[in-house]
Amino acid sequence: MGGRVNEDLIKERRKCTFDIKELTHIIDCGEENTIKRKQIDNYILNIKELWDDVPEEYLSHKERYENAIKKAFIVLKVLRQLHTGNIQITDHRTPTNVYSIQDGIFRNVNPLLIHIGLFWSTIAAQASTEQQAEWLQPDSSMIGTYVQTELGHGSFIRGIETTATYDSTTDEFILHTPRLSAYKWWPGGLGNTANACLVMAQLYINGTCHGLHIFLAQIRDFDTHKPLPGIKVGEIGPKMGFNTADNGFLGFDNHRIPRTNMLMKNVQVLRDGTYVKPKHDKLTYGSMLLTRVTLISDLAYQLSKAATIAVRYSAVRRQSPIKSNEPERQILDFVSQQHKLFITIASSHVYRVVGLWMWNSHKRVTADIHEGNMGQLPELHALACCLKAISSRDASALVEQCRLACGGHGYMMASNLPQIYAYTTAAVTYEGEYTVLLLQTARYLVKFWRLAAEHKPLPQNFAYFEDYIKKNFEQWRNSPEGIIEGFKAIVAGKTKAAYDTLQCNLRNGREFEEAWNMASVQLTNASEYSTISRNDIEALQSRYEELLALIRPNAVGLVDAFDIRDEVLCSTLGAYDGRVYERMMEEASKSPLNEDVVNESFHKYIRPVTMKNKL
Ligand SMILES: CC/C=C\C/C=C\C/C=C\C/C=C\CCC(=O)SCCNC(=O)CCNC(=O)[C@H](O)C(C)(C)COP(=O)(O)OP(=O)(O)OC[C@H]1O[C@@H](n2cnc3c(N)ncnc32)[C@H](O)[C@@H]1OP(=O)(O)O
Ligand SMILES: Cc1cc2nc3c(=O)[nH]c(=O)nc-3n(C[C@H](O)[C@H](O)[C@H](O)COP(=O)(O)OP(=O)(O)OC[C@H]3O[C@@H](n4cnc5c(N)ncnc54)[C@H](O)[C@@H]3O)c2cc1C
Repeated sequence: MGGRVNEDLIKERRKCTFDIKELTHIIDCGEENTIKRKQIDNYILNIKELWDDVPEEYLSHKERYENAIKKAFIVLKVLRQLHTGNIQITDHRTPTNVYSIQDGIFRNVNPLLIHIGLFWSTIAAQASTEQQAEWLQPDSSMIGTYVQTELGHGSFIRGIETTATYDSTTDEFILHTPRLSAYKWWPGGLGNTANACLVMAQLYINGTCHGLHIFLAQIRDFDTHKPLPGIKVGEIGPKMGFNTADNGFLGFDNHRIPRTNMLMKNVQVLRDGTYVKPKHDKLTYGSMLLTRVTLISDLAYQLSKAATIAVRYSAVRRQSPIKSNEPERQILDFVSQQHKLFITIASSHVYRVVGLWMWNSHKRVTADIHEGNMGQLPELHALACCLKAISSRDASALVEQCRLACGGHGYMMASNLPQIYAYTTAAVTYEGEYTVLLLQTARYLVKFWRLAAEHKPLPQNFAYFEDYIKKNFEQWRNSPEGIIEGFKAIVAGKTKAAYDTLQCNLRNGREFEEAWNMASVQLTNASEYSTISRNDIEALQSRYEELLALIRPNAVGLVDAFDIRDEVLCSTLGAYDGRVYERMMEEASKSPLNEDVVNESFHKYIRPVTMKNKL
């Protein structure tokens, strides 16, 4: 769409007091990454076949998938070309990868997301060198997915019922789905797209269960794509979002795979059925750990999209004067609106920085694990669980806040805010449900509280538990250091309260698991523990309002610095030029209901009723 940029946005950009490009480079971790990102953006966004004539909301469930799969394979080809050209596209240190652009291309989700994001990365992390040499071929026929969750079990994966039984006479595993609740259910791309998958199943050798292990299984013929004998596979139906991802179900009827299809980097089953244990029980859960880490950055990016849309719209939208004799004001001038939006911008930066830090920590800990040192794994797991849970919950709440901040127009699919919300809120559940993950972190904290309570030595990271017990916390100070101290007090107080409840339940004769369940609200909820006083809260509130006023002239600059192209934002409300009403009218004209001046339903159903008395 050509035409002038909205006057209010022009003024906002003039008001900005910082160098927008400099912030973009900081977000990208360096100017060279910005340049690279823009090159990839240009390259991919110029592929004409990736753009729709009809907005995808008007397509049927089947058409939507077919359209997405067409694009997915164009993108896959580009990915392979970029890899061949040695362009690093999978490093989550920066948004310099094609994943962010995919948001624009699919306006939803790539049906190959799990193939790219989980299938290959799990093989790379958990298959032996020989297996990798065989499976990780650039021209591989395998389109895979990650098949873990079952109809009956998602959170409690030890309860998974699919079995892999070793048959030493044929040197094979027999994959089997013993009952309905054991059907695999949910994996992305499983419904129609994948011809292979990584299956999480209980390993049985000579009648002994060795717990969960991962197996590579072909499920469809590479040539005809028909399900192999003994495989029942299909798609699970429409969802709140993710509708281009053909999430599927899968059942095995004594399906045989070679022994060498178990992922054997960390654990092995030998030809004679000997089981060689892993160095750490939970290395099999490594893909979940990695995905939780990468999700933090992805959610930060979703927040930056929502903030960009809502802030630009709020600069363009005028509604009601503040003083009665004045013209109508930009809704961005209302302090309550600033409160809704600026926190989204800030949260995006927070999770971007934390996501990057976690990504680097993951790299470091993985390198240690390769050297046989598992010491840092529990802390990384506890952090990843908590941060994935909190970032997804915050992101979905803030995206929804941005949508509401756009009033009625935010309810339009063409604003793209409903789609961003549907995408973001799914992350609260998948890859470890919110409460379940918080309880994993609580388990870790309680362990160290027990040490503190018993006056045993604590690692440096938990020294503040001891400070709390000795009442060494300083009075609240309104400064970054003071805020960190405040958070430490909250964590210590919360952990103590939960621990005390746990101990009390145990003293009352409860078994540990039951006592844990009874304390679980305290284990997950924030508590009142703080060194902050009522006066401090009032001071903080007025400081906060001062900061809102300080940010106000820079609001548009701050979201421009996210540097998200219109083709990726896909929003009538958030485009760079701010021509909101023109875009809305243009989008409305695409509605199939506007194709005929009089829809045929009028003659069939309306006219016979409305004209009845007049005939
Ligand atoms: C394309 C790129 C861009 C972006 C991102 C990429 C891709 C993803 C994008 C979208 C994703 C879309 C779909 C998502 C796919 C999925 O959802 S896959 C399925 C995910 N499922 C889950 O996450 C299940 C959640 N449940 C669990 O993880 C476990 O059941 C549990 C951890 C809750 C409990 O496990 P248990 O075996 O029962 O363990 P426990 O008895 O509670 O604890 C035992 C000890 O083990 C430690 N531990 C648990 N997990 C880990 C781990 N991952 N790593 C290290 N350690 C772990 C735990 O701390 C306990 O330790 P103790 O010392 O206290 O005993
Ligand atoms: C969009 C989407 C994509 C997905 N993609 C995949 C995929 O590619 N591959 C795959 O294998 N899976 C996938 N999943 C499945 C996903 O990982 C699971 O849905 C998720 O792990 C939650 O498990 P659940 O559905 O069993 O929830 P449940 O565990 O049944 O949760 C229901 C409620 O019970 C509570 N609860 C459960 N256990 C406890 C406990 N111990 N203590 C306290 N409360 C508890 C939860 O907090 C929640 O409130 C996907 C899911 C979605 C929504």
